[in-house]
Amino acid sequence: MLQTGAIWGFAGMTMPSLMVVWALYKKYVPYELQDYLEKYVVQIIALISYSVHIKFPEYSGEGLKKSQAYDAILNFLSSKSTARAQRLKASESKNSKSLVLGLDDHEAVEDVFNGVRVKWSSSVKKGENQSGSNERMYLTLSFHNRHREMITNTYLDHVLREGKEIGLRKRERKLYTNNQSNDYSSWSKGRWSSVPFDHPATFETLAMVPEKKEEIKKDLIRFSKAKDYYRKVGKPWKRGYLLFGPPGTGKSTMISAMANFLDYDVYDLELTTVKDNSELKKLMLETKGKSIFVVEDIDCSLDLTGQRKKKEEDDEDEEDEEKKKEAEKKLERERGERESKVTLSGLLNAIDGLWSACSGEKIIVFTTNFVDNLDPALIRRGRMDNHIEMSYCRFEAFKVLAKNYLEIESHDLYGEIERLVEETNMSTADVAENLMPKSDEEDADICLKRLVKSLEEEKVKARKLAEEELKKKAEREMRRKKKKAEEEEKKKKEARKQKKAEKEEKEAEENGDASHENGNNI
Ligand SMILES: Nc1ncnc2c1ncn2[C@@H]1O[C@H](COP(=O)(O)OP(=O)(O)OP(=O)(O)O)[C@@H](O)[C@H]1O
Ligand SMILES: [Mg+2]
Repeated sequence: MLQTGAIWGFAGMTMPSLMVVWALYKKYVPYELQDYLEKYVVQIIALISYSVHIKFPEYSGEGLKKSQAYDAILNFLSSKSTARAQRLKASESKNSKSLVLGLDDHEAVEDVFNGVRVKWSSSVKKGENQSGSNERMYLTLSFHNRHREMITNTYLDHVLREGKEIGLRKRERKLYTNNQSNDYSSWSKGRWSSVPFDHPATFETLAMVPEKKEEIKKDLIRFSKAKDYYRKVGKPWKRGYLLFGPPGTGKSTMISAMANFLDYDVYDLELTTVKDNSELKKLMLETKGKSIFVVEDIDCSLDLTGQRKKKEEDDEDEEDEEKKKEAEKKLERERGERESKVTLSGLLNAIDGLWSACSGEKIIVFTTNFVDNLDPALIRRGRMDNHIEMSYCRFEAFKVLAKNYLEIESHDLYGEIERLVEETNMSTADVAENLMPKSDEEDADICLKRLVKSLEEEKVKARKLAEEELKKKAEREMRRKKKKAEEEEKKKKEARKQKKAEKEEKEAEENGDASHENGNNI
């Protein structure tokens, strides 16, 4: 060990002179001869030092595709290079937010794994082909022959795994949306388009009951760390969430918070633009791991409500029936315009396909305003494992909003607000809007007073609405009773009529018989 250290120390001292020789060699010795010489020099060095070298080119394969292993190794080495290498190369990351430092060309860095010392060095090879000169980058791993088995079996796995994880953490996260089915038939675009995902929502800013929030966070953490557990119980590493609740209660915000919490990409599927079931399946299968697959307002995207509607209709009176039919016709027209032929069974199949065919962890989220309208098959556990209700803003949620928007944790108006939010159904979005200062002059006091006023107005409105609803219900009930009484009266009338007719018929028959007998007697 001491000997190796001494050799490398010596190499460090003579590095500048070696570099000059290297530069001269690269400049004046022809490429073909360089290749030839390097091959033999490497072989001679290997013979003397018993060292083994593994080369990882930047581009490999027939079409010279960028090697994923090369990228993973670069990621793995980047922190070690920053800490230990003398010459670094800086490049801009894709999102231009920071510089990425890596090994410079012809630079080396050491790594120690399980007590074994290895060396990584980077090299660049200049070459010429018909399309001009080009540069090819390589990374070379060198280690002593006696560690060959451990390095090739364990160390390389470790490097690639770690490198991939670093790459995922560093990557710019994306929000994918599906292209119109007709668009990608031209092959110019893929099935998905993406933009950088940069939503600021987090669980800290999400307004909901803290215990519920903690529960969801724990569930997500348990899921993201449960690779081995899922494998052990024979389940694909996926989890489904159903978020339901009235508009503006934070369902979409929750999805962004989840993505930020887990560091996942988001695939936002617009189901109405998907041509048919087979397109849907292909779209789902083209998603990558570490992502959240979202279908918003699932009840509006598909006709999942047929059976239930029928049942409800039976209970309604004629007037409501007409309204419903009109609404259905409208929905039908809209669906026709969208030309989507995705069916419920298609969606179920696609989800099950996604569950079984895609590698990597994945979360699927459906949101809806009307959970009762969804088909039970769609939301059964196993498909949608966790059902989360996002309710109207209550006091606990209000406190989170007040802290976020006004940076306060208590106020004289809190008591009144607590009473009002518990009595009123105001969406979190509306409460947040009231709390947001509209100018620099507006302080917490003004914003809270505005909220109190809105809540009171909302309460009056809700009371009026409830009264109207009661009145309507009573009127409906009256109409129903009247109709029933009329129908019964009609039935009775008809029965009486029928009876009378039967009586008359009988009498006529009897009269007829009597006159016949009289005739015979004559
Ligand atoms: N629970 C919440 N916590 C923090 N902000 C919220 C919450 N709910 C709503 N908001 C605010 O209201 C806005 C609208 O909320 P969001 O889009 O998440 O509602 P939604 O439940 O998805 O509504 P819809 O059913 O109409 O899609 C958000 O941009 C956010 O500012
Ligand atoms: Mg939403």
